[in-house]
Order: sequence, then C-alpha cells, then structure tokens
Amino acid sequence: MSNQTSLEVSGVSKIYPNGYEALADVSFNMQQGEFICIIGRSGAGKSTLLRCINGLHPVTRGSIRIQGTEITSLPDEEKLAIRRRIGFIFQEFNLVGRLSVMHNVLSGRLGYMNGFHSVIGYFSQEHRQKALECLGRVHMLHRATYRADNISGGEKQRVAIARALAQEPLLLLADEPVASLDPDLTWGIMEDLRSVAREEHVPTLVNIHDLETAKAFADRIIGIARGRILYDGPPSGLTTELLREIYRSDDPNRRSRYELVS
Ligand SMILES: Nc1ncnc2c1ncn2[C@@H]1O[C@H](COP(=O)(O)OP(=O)(O)OP(=O)(O)O)[C@@H](O)[C@H]1O
Repeated sequence: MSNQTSLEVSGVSKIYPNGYEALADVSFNMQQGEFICIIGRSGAGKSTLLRCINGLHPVTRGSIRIQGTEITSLPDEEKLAIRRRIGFIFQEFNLVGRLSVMHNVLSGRLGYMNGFHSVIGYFSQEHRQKALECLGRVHMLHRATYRADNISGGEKQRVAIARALAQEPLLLLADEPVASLDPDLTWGIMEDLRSVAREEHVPTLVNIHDLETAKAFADRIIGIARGRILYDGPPSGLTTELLREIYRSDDPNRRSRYELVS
C-alpha cells in the first residue's frame, strides 16, 4: 500500500434544508488501497457522509479533496468528471434488470466515451475488453450474457462491483453493500471489495451495520454517532466503552446491545 493520500475530508458539516445537522466537523484521511468500514447506529450520518463525498449532497462547511483536488467548490462540469471516477455500490445493487450483465458493466465506461457513442450505445472493442476484465476480476465472466434480473443477489453485487471497477475509480464508496445478503455471501462480497481495494490500489469506504464483519475486514474503522466521529483507528482499538458510546441511543427508553452487556 502506498502512502499517497487519496481522500482528505476536513471539517465537513452537513445541515439539511430542514435545519437538521447530520454531520458535524468530520475529518479523516484515506491512503491508496486502504479499506475502511464506517459503523454507527441508524441515523448516525453514514450515508450522508458518502453522499457528500460523491457530491450528491453539497456540504454546508468544510473541504473534501480527492487526490488533491478540492471537489466541493468545483464547477458542475468538473464535478461531474470527478464523480464519474467515484464508484458507488448500493445495498440494492442498482443494476438495469432488463439489460445483460455485460451491458451493465459497460455502463461504467460511459464517462470515457464521446457523447454520440454514448447516446447510440456504441462500445468500442477497448471498452468491451475492459468490461470483460472487470467481470473476470469478480469471477462473473460466466454470467456476461445473462439478463441482470436473472442472477442471484450475491452475483448482482459482484456485477455492481465490476461496473464500479469499469469506471477506473479513484475511490470506491459502498453504502451497506451486504445488508441484503445472507452471511455466507456477505463474507464473499466483503472479500471481493477488500481485494479490489488492495490490488487495484483503490481506497474503499464501506458503510456497514454488522460490527463483526466490519472488524473482520477493515484496515481501519470509523465510528460515527450523531454526525460526529467518535473513533478512527484499527478494529483492535474498539473498546466496549467506545462501542457503547457509538451505539448509544438518544432515546432514554431504548438501550443498545452494547449498553445491555456489562
Ligand atoms: N434529506 C434529508 N433531509 C433532512 N434530514 C435528513 C435527510 N437525509 C437524512 N436526514 C437525516 O440525517 C440523519 C442521518 O441520516 P443518514 O441516512 O446519513 O444516516 P445513516 O447513518 O446512514 O443511517 P442508516 O444506517 O439507517 O442508513 C438522520 O437523522 C436522517 O433522518
């Protein structure tokens, strides 16, 4: 893993139009190839953070740099160009079911095509070759001609990873990528994501509910509560005290499992 800083998030706050502060002064850095899991209770601000990083939500304050480029203040066209290089993996896969697996992966190449070719859906040999390589990377070549709605959930998530890889991403963001999958598939998908991060040197940020999975795979864990980072370090540094605080409910009548275990 090289030490080049790929992502620098500094002093980021996000206040939604209704006045709710979902992120408060969030700062952290990521190096190339690093695999980070973000943990926290529902509503902690995990998805908001990923959406701010990929430019889907404007930040209220602070700075986000991807490979040294400040993205929060870029003109729309340049922001779009950066967003094309950010792979986003969703819980519900977001594939186009009526299209083939190959076509779904090819859609990751759209950012590299001229307007006319993308409108008529013409993919050159080079783009096809790249899409096949990405499918091979996640062991899904044998499904290339299947319709995307005719493959299993685990296979769909692998295709989504291949599509993100076809973007030649500077950064991979995954929002609950394994929440719809059974435990066996979960580990396979997490293994794929981590090996892609390491071998392709793509920093990867994964929101995940399951603490044990996060601890098993992450190089680093970021624990968020009420929009603030409470922990940023190796899985081994997460004490019961910290977990209680990260998962503490604001509702005095509801206690998290970490508060129930003494
Ligand atoms: N568009 C919005 N307008 C107002 N508040 C919002 C909006 N989107 C999210 N929020 C609020 O911001 C907080 C953080 O939401 P976010 O989706 O980032 O949490 P999360 O940690 O990803 O939760 P989950 O694990 O359930 O997905 C929540 O209280 C949510 O209700």
